[in-house]
Amino acid sequence: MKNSQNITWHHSSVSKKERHDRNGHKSCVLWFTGLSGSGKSTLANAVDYALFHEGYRSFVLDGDNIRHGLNSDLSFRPSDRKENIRRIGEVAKLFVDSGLIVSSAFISPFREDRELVRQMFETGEFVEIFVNCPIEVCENRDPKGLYKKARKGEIPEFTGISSPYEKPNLPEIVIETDNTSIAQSVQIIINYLKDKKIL
Ligand SMILES: Nc1ncnc2c1ncn2[C@@H]1O[C@H](COP(=O)(O)OS(=O)(=O)O)[C@@H](OP(=O)(O)O)[C@H]1O
Ligand SMILES: Nc1ncnc2c1ncn2[C@@H]1O[C@H](COP(=O)(O)OP(=O)(O)O)[C@@H](O)[C@H]1O
Repeated sequence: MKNSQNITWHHSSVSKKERHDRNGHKSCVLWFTGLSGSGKSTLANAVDYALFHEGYRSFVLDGDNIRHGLNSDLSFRPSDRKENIRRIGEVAKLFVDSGLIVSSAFISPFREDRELVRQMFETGEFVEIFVNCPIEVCENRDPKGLYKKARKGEIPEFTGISSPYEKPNLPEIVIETDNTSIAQSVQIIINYLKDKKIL
């Protein structure tokens, strides 16, 4: 029996639209996906910084941080990565329902798992951003020394080396971080949000 069988959904007395009106902008999740070292955290934080300082309500959910707390029970085997992304999707949805612009930075290597998260949201709320960077460049950056360890066989199932990364088929935004500056990337994303009338 599923746990949800005896549980009743409580509707919020304040609507999302009322929260948007109070904030002066809509909410959404900016779902950054890409290899380790591609620039997800850097861009998620840079966009959050820009939004915050322009007076918008925003927040960052970051892979390493969530895996220290909420998802500290999960490994990097495919079934655990799936559960990792499912839980983060649910958390992101709560933040979006609360009226925030959420920047999430998780490898989220499997297309199917990202699509399941997309389906949790209303049309237009899930903005998939493919942080596209050749693995050679990521490996050269190696900001945490993980590729070096993975090449030595010290990290099993490392994305891009011994575990797959499935590129998005139709992401809303693609950023090539090997030839786009951080400032340019932030501008591309802010322009998208303005174009879609989220801001
Ligand atoms: N095996 C393996 N493969 C990939 N990454 C690994 C692994 N082990 C540890 N790390 C570190 O964990 C970060 C990725 O966590 P995520 O929650 O984003 O991964 S996933 O979406 O569940 O695939 C990832 O962070 P980023 O480098 O910021 O992507 C790594 O620092
Ligand atoms: N154009 C760029 N966009 C994003 N990151 C860049 C760029 N150029 C260099 N970098 C560097 O690449 C690294 C990316 O690391 P990080 O943001 O932690 O990636 P991820 O979260 O995808 O693992 C950082 O050290 C960042 O300064």
